[in-house]
Amino acid sequence: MELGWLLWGAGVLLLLHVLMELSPAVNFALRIGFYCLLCVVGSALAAPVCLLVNGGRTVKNMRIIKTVVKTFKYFFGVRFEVKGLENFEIEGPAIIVSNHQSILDMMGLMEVLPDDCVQVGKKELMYAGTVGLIIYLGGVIFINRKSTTSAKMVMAEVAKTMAADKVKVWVYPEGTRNCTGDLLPFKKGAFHLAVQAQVPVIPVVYSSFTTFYNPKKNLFTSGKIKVEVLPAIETKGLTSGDVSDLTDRCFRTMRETLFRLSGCPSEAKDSS
Ligand SMILES: CCCCCCCCCCCCCCC(=O)SCCNC(=O)CCNC(=O)[C@H](O)C(C)(C)COP(=O)(O)OP(=O)(O)OC[C@H]1O[C@@H](n2cnc3c(N)ncnc32)[C@H](O)[C@@H]1OP(=O)(O)O
Ligand SMILES: CCCCCCCC/C=C\CCCCCCCC(=O)OC[C@@H](O)COP(=O)(O)O
Repeated sequence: MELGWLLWGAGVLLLLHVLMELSPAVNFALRIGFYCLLCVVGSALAAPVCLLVNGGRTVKNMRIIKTVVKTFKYFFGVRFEVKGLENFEIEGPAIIVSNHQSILDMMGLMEVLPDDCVQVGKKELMYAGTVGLIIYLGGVIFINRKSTTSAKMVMAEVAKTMAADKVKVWVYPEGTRNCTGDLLPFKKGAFHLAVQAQVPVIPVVYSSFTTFYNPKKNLFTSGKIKVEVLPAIETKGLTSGDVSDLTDRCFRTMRETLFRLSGCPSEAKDSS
């Protein structure tokens, strides 16, 4: 009986191996599926720990979530090379902005996430089962991207409370995932928030994933991600009239850094 089960198990594993070798699409789907499974199982394990240790929804839970997510990279052979972490050593609140390429970004986020830092996320994530629960418990600020008025109201409330709560807020200013090796134009919410709260903006740039991860080509292998935390940009004294300039300045700095970290030839920068 046991031998029968063993043979079945071995057969299934062999079949998966052959399918993965034969079909990049199957390989990609299995690896992404496994990543999602890790997120679901990791969240289910972390949620009770968060509730027992911290009692409910609080940014302190991010430490627990970070500990869990930081183990994921070993399953996929993803390595991080991080520079500039000292630029996070700012007393009190700040807005952190970074590029957003994929759901895999959660590994890069947790690799460098400073203490007392919450993220701004789309409200749909709240309904992603155990992942939604853990994101809620971690204190993520949910916005409705379908309603500019509602999103702006939430951000304005955050601007009022972030100084008192002494939290840093992590925003993906592209507003959606983009795995093209370039940046999408930045939305201005993060920069309005920084100016309204009169707190610095800290840009964080992750090198392009395209050499090892590309959903259009069913590519997902091991790879190295370079991360650079850039020096803070002060906003003291800036007003709403300066938001566009601040946004452009961050965009240009981050785009240059993205190309440099990704080893992108200079023609690519000039062509778009
Ligand atoms: C085991 C573990 C499992 C895993 C656990 C992981 C845990 C961590 C979870 C992390 C979650 C991460 C989730 C990531 C995301 O969901 S990214 C998507 C959501 N985020 C964003 O969209 C942020 C960026 N977007 C913005 O900042 C937008 O500006 C927004 C505020 C959302 C509004 O967008 P939109 O409706 O598209 O409007 P515009 O951007 O076009 O703006 C319209 C005009 O309004 C002005 N504006 C914008 N914001 C403000 C503001 N706060 N105050 C005043 N005015 C504002 C803006 O300038 C435009 O006017 P002008 O054109 O400039 O005149
Ligand atoms: C009962 C319902 C059950 C639902 C189960 C859903 C299970 C989901 C499982 C794994 C998902 C892992 C996701 C990790 C968190 C990723 C955060 C993220 O990267 O969100 C994308 C968002 O920034 C932008 O979204 P779009 O690019 O605009 O789209």
